[in-house]
Amino acid sequence: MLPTSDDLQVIYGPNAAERVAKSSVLVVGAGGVGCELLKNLATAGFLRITVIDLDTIDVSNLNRQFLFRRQHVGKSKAIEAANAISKFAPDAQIRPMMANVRDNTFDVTFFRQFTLVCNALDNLEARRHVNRMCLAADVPLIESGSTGYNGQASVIAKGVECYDCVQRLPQKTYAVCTIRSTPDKPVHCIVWAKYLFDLLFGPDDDANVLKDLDLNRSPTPAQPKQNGEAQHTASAENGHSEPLDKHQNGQSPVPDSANGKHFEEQKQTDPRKRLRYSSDDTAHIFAERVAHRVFVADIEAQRAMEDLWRQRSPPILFDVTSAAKKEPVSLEKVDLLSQSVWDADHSAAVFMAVLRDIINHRVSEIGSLTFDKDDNHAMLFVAAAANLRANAYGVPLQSPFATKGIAGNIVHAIATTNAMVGGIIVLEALKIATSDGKIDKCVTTFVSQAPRGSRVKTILCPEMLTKPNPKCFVCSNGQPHVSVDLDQFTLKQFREYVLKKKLSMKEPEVYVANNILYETYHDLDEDDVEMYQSNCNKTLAKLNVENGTQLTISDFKQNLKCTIHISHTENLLLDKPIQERFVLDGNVPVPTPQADSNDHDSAEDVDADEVVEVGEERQIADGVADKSAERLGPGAREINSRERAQPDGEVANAHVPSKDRERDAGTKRPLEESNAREESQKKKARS
Ligand SMILES: Nc1ncnc2c1ncn2[C@@H]1O[C@H](COP(=O)(O)OP(=O)(O)OP(=O)(O)O)[C@@H](O)[C@H]1O
Ligand SMILES: [Zn+2]
Repeated sequence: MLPTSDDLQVIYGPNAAERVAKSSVLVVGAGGVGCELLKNLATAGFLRITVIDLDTIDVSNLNRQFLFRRQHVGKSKAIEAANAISKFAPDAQIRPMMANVRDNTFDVTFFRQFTLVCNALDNLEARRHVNRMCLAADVPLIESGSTGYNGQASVIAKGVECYDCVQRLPQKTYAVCTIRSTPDKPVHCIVWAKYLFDLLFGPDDDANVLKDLDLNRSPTPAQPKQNGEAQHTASAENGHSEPLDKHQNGQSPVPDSANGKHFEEQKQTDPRKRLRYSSDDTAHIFAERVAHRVFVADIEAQRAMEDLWRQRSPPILFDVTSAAKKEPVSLEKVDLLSQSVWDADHSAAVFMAVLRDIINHRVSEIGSLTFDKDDNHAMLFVAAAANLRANAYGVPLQSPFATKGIAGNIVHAIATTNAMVGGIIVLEALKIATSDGKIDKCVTTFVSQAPRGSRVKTILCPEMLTKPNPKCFVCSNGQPHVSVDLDQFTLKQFREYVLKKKLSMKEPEVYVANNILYETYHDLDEDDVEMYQSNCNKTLAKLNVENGTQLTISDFKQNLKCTIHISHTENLLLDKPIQERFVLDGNVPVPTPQADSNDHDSAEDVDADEVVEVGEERQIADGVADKSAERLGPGAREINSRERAQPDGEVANAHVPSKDRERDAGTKRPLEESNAREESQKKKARS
């Protein structure tokens, strides 16, 4: 229960209620935690609240973002949250802003007007940005996050650990060969299915997977339509569309290699182009060709690699086309929230149906679709394809609900955790508001599930705030090191991939000695603009950046300045895409990739414990820390409180509409990185 004004007086001293009422609070994010927080702030007596959220309300938010009702779906979260609060706290002045907190309008001056800022965000970029803005504006920030049963709220201000002081969760990666050849967990199959979706319908013609799966050279040419066959062509563009299950005419358009028929090489290499432009192609031919290719031809090729199967059984062939005919499905009736596991036949039926449906109904989008867990076609495809893959490799099949959790990087949000985090934030906010912005009494509080079997049932675990990390390049004098091939990496790539993407800078300027390589000043003359543009396209070597050069980086938007040490490594990471061809070092708060982990063997483990990185995507989930707590047994909570709940990156997000939001890694809250975890354990062990 939140304090009354009398309570405030008793707890926080004379005039506490007035001080609280006068404080001006910025709340960033009106989602799960944000709704709780706004309600708590208003009922605790905060009367001046600004809330920023860029998003609109999705139907899937309604189960826990209790300020919103069905009629608000599609409307601004910030505005509706403000409306709802005003109804029960009419004295409160809530200023809603539907905007991205990273917009330039929210500059240091904007942040300075607040007594304190509360983050209720869901992504790393925005969190880092607000952290930097608050440090620059010298305004205390209460940072928060929740993921499943774990949550956290901590206070950031000058002189205490900042959000950037801590390395965030490493990205666990899966070896491509595991995904391609030897999947042994559901997540491997799901990652593969997501690739396949993007490969078939997405823009990335150059993706490795495209080459590897080799659909470009599909052995199954488009077959001319048979007489009497329905016009299931890709001409949905022209308004044709077919009922879902009219295609089962018993005639496989896929030539049967067992009968000795061989396939012509396609002249037109991209199957999607054929789909769009060839009047001969039909949706069901395409579906059957894909099914044949990935569940027969590729599996046959895999089986032939005998070395792979010395230790485990080879994958099995499965005739998806025939299986799909056993019990055809109507896609509208497929429940993606179902927790029953689809068997192989049902998966086959969904697989064929969804492929046809995409061709029939969304042909104009083909070439621009990418996997999105909120896109039903994409989810149906992935749920079915992943299960068929799992079926082939003897991996446990999944329910669509579980698959969505894994595919969409989801740790399902728990309303109670959000409520606890929202409550903790306001307790810290009260301390700050009643002590003139001082933070000496503030703590970091972790919310976590009591370890199973433990007698210790503490759910909330407060800790002292920690000193800044002297190696932090944001709040201390940390100097990151970057190794890169200077003859290959351009200034533009350096700015985009290292400074913006990895270090979350906004508009970094780059200087070497007294030379300006890139400047963003708003009224630059044309010559300068031209020169900087041309610098961008030059390699760093051409700009006289050498092994050992120290670059000075300034980001005026974030009031940030740091030195970056450069070293040259020839042909560094040539096997990676260009955006990953550098190594960032120097204890900067950036995740370092971590290899595949075999910690979790069972299917159930996966959706709770996996962290997957594939290409630019990351899937982060929780549970690793809980497991270590379990291993340590009773009393481990204190030891692990710090490690366990750093749910402060990006969280898996079951229901985020795919909007143009800067949540690249999107829907996840990273936990603390393992070396920080180890450090914390060592520290605790020493004491
Ligand atoms: N850069 C940003 N500027 C403003 N608001 C942001 C920004 N990034 C994220 N947000 C908002 O932060 C909120 C985070 O809330 P939450 O984690 O509950 O996400 P959600 O999308 O509402 O729900 P869920 O992820 O559980 O489906 C969201 O409402 C989101 O729109
Ligand atoms: Zn810091």
